[in-house]
Amino acid sequence: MNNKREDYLSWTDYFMATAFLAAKRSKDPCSQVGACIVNEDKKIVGVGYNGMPHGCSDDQFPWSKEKKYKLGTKYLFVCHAEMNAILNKNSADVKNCTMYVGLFPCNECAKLIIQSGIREVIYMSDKHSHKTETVAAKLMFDSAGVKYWQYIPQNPKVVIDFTEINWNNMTQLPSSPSKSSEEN
Ligand SMILES: O=c1[nH]c(=O)n([C@H]2C[C@H](O)[C@@H](COP(=O)(O)O)O2)cc1CO
Ligand SMILES: [Zn+2]
Repeated sequence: MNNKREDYLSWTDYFMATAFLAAKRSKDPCSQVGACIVNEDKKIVGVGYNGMPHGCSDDQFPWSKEKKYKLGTKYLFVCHAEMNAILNKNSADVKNCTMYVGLFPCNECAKLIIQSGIREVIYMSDKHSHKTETVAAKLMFDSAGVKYWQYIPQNPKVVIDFTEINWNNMTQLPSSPSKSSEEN
């Protein structure tokens, strides 16, 4: 047991998994989105998920998508994950930070991202790429010089098993050649 573990999470997996873990808190029955903001020292400075504003009950405000009666839908009320992550920041600001997010940001979140000084957006899904909001978001990111790229994980699953802490690691096999120093 002299060698370090080799199957540890990469930084990118770690930050994206943090965004996805936050999304598990969402009460939205259809779309659970999480966002994680990371500074230049690779420190997490903000995490958020989509939900109703403070003081607006999850049980009273609507989660419907039915657009015929606008006031009866979630769209007028729900705070997006990106907005919450920015507002939840535990640092003075989020200038030059990177945002990891489950879904490509909408135009409203793109404005918040740009104005808050975030320089890079790493997203998992671009399933709304055809929507006007997404096209507008990309136009603004391109103009403002915010970089964005889709993350394609090597392993699609990160499993958290609470019982793992009680396992006996002494039976682990010797590890394979080490990773690049960048991954330390
Ligand atoms: O960037 C986003 N971030 C975010 O948190 N959301 C949330 C708001 C809503 O709760 C939900 C979108 O609802 P739906 O996909 O079911 O129409 O996802 C939606 C977007 C839109 O891309
Ligand atoms: Zn948004």
